[in-house]
Amino acid sequence: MPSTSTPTQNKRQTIDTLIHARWIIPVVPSQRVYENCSLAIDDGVISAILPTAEARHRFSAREEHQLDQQILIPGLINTHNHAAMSLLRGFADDQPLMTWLEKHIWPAEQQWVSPEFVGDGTRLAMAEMLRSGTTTFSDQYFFPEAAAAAAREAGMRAQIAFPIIDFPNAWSRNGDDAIEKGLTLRDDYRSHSRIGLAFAPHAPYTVGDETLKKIAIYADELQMPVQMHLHETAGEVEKALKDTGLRPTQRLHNLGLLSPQMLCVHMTALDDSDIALVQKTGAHVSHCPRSNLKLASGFTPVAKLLDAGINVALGTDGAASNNGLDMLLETNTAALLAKAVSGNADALPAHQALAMATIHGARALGIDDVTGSIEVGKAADLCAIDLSELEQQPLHDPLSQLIYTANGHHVRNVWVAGKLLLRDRRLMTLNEEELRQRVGVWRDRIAGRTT
Ligand SMILES: CSC[C@H]1O[C@@H](n2cnc3c(O)ncnc32)[C@H](O)[C@@H]1O
Ligand SMILES: [Zn+2]
Repeated sequence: MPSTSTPTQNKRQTIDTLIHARWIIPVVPSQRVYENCSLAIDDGVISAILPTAEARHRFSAREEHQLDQQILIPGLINTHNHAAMSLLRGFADDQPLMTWLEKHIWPAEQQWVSPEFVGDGTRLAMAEMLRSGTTTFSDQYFFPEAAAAAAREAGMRAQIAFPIIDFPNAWSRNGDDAIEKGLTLRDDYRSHSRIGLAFAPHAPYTVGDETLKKIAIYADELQMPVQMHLHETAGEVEKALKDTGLRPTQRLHNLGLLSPQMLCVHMTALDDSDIALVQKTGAHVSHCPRSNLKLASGFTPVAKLLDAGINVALGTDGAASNNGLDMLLETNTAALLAKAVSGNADALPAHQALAMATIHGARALGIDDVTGSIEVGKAADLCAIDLSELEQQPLHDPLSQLIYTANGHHVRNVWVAGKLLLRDRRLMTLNEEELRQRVGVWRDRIAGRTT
């Protein structure tokens, strides 16, 4: 592979970090597997990608990592999560979406959700995400200021999608109140390099037309991303048709919400008119296969959407419906499910599944100029996965191993903006013992043993 760095004289250039990896998949501009290559990182940014022998000759680094049996890929991007709901993992299983929400989750949230709950729950989620290779997540939850502070401290990259619902809840009195609070939070993070804000109208059945129109106007004016649960189940579409005479996707389009800033989360029960609208407007789709499977919500026609030229990214949804946040597992599930749903074994091959988990995610969140691929000039958001375990042998094809065999437990090292946040599976910015203790307190409170 050609060197992509600038030429230097005989003297070695001193940089922050050098990573030497057995395999690298940059994703963009190439999906190829590079062998025995290195990354030079300075100031949190990738400054060169070159053969290891050349890297050793040209650079000296303050920190050097030798990843002999590991594959280096762009950090994984989780485009839809309710991070703090990790504290409700296993709280209510084996229910369909609306029963799960109305009978179990919403009553529990009314009782327990607070800034403290969101801080602890988000830290638990980030510990799991980092330990399974995620560097960026989009979060939609109450008290977004607590999630933003937790992400800032832990060093992760995050899109904080502040929740907008037209009825009183733990965080806001109504839609207008939520918009006002969310925009104030946006001001607080205006110059932050890793934290961005987005509007998150919750769903077509919890937000009315007037609020949605306001969001469309603000999003356009401020060039802010929007994300919304949409077409999660066939029941949602049927009820919308009965109540409004419109399919939810058409209703959002009429209100001016479908655009390249819009991320439609779920998108099951689609007909050709829905797909045509998403394609025409340049909106993105966040596919959350494991949550959809567990809640029996329906199937996203991923192969059809990709064939139509729509950007499809991946998300886990919250750990209360998934019940984990492992993006490698999510990618594997997406690849298998796309084959089953389309009836084609060649649907969503490994390289396309990896693109969905990385660069498609960055595009969906509007940050593909910063992250989502290993390219000179992009942030050093990286994930290194061990391919040496016995269950991964023989190693005919590292990409195949990554998508069809590995899972989050094989992730060993993770960097965000050049900072090592997971070192040999140890968390560098989150205190695991303290976290276990806090999570135990919440389990006892929720189980009714303490208050
Ligand atoms: C307004 S904060 C987020 C809100 O969404 C709820 N939620 C979690 N998972 C789902 C889902 O799959 N569909 C719809 N709503 C969901 C969560 O419990 C919060 O109340
Ligand atoms: Zn969700």
